Amino acid sequence: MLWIGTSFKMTKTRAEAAEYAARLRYGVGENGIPGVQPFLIPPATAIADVAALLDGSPVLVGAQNAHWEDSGAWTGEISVPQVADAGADIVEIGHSERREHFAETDATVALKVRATLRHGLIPLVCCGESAEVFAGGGSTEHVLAQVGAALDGLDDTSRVLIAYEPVWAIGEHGREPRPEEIAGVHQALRDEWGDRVAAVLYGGSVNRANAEALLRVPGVDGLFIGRAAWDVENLLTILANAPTAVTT
Ligand SMILES: O=C[C@H](O)COP(=O)(O)O
Repeated sequence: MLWIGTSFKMTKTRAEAAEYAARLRYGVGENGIPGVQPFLIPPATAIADVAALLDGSPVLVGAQNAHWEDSGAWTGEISVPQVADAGADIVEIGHSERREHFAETDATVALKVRATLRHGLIPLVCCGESAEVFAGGGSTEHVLAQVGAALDGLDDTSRVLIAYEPVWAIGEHGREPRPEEIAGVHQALRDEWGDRVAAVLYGGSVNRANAEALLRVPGVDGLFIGRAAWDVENLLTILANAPTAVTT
C-alpha cells in the first residue's frame, strides 16, 4: 500500500479546508485508487469539518500534533482522545518544524507515539537530519537513532507510519533531493523497520514532477507532501499516477 497525503501546516481557513476535502473526496472517488491510501492532515481548527466531509470515503484524516496526556492542565494543547473525537485517524508526531520551534524532543515524540497507539490511532512519526548532518555523512545514523528513540520498547509497531523528511529538503528554503540522495536512508529504514511498521514515507519538496521518481526509490512506501499538495489538483495528479510509478 502506498500512503500519500499532505499536511496543510498552518495554512487554510475552515472553509478552504472544507472546499479542498470535498474536491479530494470527489477526485479520489468512493472506491479510491487501487493500492493507494490517501490522507489529509488539516490544521486542528478544521479537523472536525474535514473528517465529516470525508466520512466513509477512502481518505484518512489526521492531526498535526497531540499531547501525550489524555487530559489536564496543559493550556494550548490538544490530546489524542480530543483529536480522535474530532474525527482524526492519524496523529503526526515529531515534524522537524515542531522539533525546531516547539521543543519537541525524542522523549516527547516517544510519549506521543505511545499515547497515539494506546487510543488506537495511527502515529505518523517524522524523522530527518539537518543539512550539516547530511553534509557530514551522518544521515542514516541520525535518522535510525531518532526512529529508535520513538519506537524502541514497543511490542507492536505495525500501525506506525514513518516519514523520512530531511530538514534540508523541507519547505521554501529546502531543495529537491535527487533520488540517490535519499536512497541510503530509505534502505536503512527498510532494513531496520520495514517488517515492523506499516510504511515508510518520504517527504520534502515533493511535487508533481518528481513524485514518481521518488516513489521508485527502494524503501519508499509513500509520500508526505507539503506545499505542492496544497493545490488539490496537484495531489490528485500525484495520487492517480502513483500506482503506475511503482509498477513501471
Ligand atoms: O509535512 C510535509 C513536509 O514538511 C514537506 O513539506 P514540503 O513538501 O513543503 O517541502
